[in-house]
Amino acid sequence: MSTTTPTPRPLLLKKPVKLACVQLASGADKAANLAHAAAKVAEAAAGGAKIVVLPECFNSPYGCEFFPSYAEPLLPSPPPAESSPSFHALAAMARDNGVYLIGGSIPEVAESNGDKKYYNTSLTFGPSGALLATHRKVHLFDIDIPGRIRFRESDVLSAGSAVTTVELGEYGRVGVAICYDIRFPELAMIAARRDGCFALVYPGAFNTTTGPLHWRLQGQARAMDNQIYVALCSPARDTTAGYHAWGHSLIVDPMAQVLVEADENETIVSAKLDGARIEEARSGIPLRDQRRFDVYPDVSQ
Ligand SMILES: NC(=O)CCC(=O)C(=O)O
Repeated sequence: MSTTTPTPRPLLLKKPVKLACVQLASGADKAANLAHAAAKVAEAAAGGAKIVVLPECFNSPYGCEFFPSYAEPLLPSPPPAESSPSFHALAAMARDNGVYLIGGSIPEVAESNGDKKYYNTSLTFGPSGALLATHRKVHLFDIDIPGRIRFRESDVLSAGSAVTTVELGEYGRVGVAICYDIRFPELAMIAARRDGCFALVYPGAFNTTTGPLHWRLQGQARAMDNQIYVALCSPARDTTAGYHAWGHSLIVDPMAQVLVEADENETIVSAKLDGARIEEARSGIPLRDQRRFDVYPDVSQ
């Protein structure tokens, strides 16, 4: 009987790293939000995080009525400092703290031939302050649960049209998408299987109706389907605002266990991610070798 030792697979996450989600309390004053975010990113970095995540719409209140007045042009890249303070503040946060910064999201305005389009856009920066990736929210948050919540981002926003994955230098690749995007497992599968991501990162702002039902479940589901880490980063809840964010920022491991979860208040949650845990999950439950693309199509191709 011949005994062949299987060749070890390269780890998707090349070395362990601490990731932190900053569950930020923000309000109506954009400059104050940016300054506060900078202080919290510095706090997360001082705690050892090398990848830091901010929430969806961290520089403004969340609501269709706010998108146009808070929107900043992001093109050309880099945009002028006067018109795009959030871009430059994020670049400085990454550079000053030597971290990879998945900068939540901000309202973006893009003008072409006098026509203005608005997007919900996430910017990722590297430790030198260079922009690494831009993700425009692909699935706009349009829901209507009678008597509970009606929201129509598409009244104001245009949708992005790309799957976004980004190489974080010495660590490996992550997928970045925004909030409602998490409900579409195809996006996550493409990031995980086509691009070999070690984590899926979702700046998000679920609400107090769908949050308790689906927020954690969605995070665990995407981790379980793809056997990688998932991080969800929400704003803190502000009960004086029109939209009450669920909070509960969390990090899930490749076996779909919640490693850490916030309550609704401002806080930072963090966890050490380890590529060996991904390999362990995948060799124990070897979905990667068991898919039946003769029965159904491979959406990641
Ligand atoms: N900001 C969002 O996309 C909210 C998504 C949400 O609450 C949901 O239930 O999905």
